[in-house]
Amino acid sequence: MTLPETFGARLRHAMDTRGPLCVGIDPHASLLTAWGLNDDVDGLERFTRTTVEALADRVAVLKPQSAFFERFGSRGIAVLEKAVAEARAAGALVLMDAKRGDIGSTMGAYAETYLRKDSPLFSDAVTVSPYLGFGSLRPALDQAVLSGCGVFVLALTSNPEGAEVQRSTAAGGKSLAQVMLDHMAAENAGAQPLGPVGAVVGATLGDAGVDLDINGPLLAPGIGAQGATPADLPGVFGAAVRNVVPSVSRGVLRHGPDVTGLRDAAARFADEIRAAVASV
Ligand SMILES: O=C(O)c1cc(=O)[nH]c(=O)n1[C@@H]1O[C@H](COP(=O)(O)O)[C@@H](O)[C@H]1O
Repeated sequence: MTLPETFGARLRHAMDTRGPLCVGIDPHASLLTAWGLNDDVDGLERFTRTTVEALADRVAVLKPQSAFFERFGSRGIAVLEKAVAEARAAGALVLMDAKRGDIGSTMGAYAETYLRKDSPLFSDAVTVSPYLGFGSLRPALDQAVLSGCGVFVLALTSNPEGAEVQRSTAAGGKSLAQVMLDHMAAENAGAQPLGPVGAVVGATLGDAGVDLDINGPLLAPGIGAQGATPADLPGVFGAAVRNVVPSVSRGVLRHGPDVTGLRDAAARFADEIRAAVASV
C-alpha cells in the first residue's frame, strides 16, 4: 500500500506558497447579525459560503469551529460538510476545530469521523485535547498517518484559565504542557519537512516558556479578537516561529459580508505575519 503525501509536506507547501495564515470560520450569532443575516441555518449557510468563496483560494488553512455548526443540529452539520468539501476543492487545507478528547476506543470513532477518507466530514486535520492522557489520542494519531492527515494537540491554550491545568507540574517536575509537547516531538521524530502532529499554543501567552522544538506545526490562535497581534509571535515562539500557523477568526470575519473586505483583512494579517516572521 502506498501512503498518501504527508500532512507535513502539504502544510509546508501551503505555508510557503500562500503564507501561513489560518482563518477560522466561527459563525457566532453576533456575526450573523452583523452581516445582516438571520441566526438560523440559512444565515449560517450564507455566512459560511461567503467566507469559503472569499478565502479558500488564498489562505493556507481554513479552520471551521464545529460548535457553531453543531448548534443547528443535522442541518448545521450539512452546511459544515459542504464547506469542508468546497474549501478543500479550492486548495485550502481544512483544520476541523472540534477539540475532541475521550478514552482511546471512543477516540477511534472521532478519528474515523474527521480523518478517514470516506467520511462525510473528512478534513486535513483535527484539533484534539490530550488531557485524558496523550496515549488516549493513539487512534487519531495512527489514522492521521494512514490518511496523510494531521492532528493538532492542545498544549498551551490562549484562554487565561488554561494555565491552571497546563502549567501545573507533572511527575518528573516538568509542566504538563511540556510533557505533552515532548510526546508530540517523539511522534514527529525524523519526519520531513514537518511531522503530522501539531501543537496548539496561544499567541496571547507572552513567552511560551516551553520547548517548542517538536518538528511539527504550531497553531497560534488568539490573534485579533483575543488581543494578540502578529508582532507578538516572535516573543511567544522564538526561533520556532517559522513553523507557526497564526490563526484569526473574528479579526477577519468582522470585515464581511463584503468579499473584498474579508480578503483585504486576511491580506493585512498575512503582511503583518510575514514582517514578524522575517524579523526573527
Ligand atoms: O484550537 C483552537 O483553535 C483554539 C485554541 C486556543 O487555545 N484558543 C482558541 O481561541 N482556539 C480557537 O480559535 C478561535 C479563536 O477565535 P477568535 O478569537 O475569534 O480569533 C476559536 O474558534 C477558538 O475555539
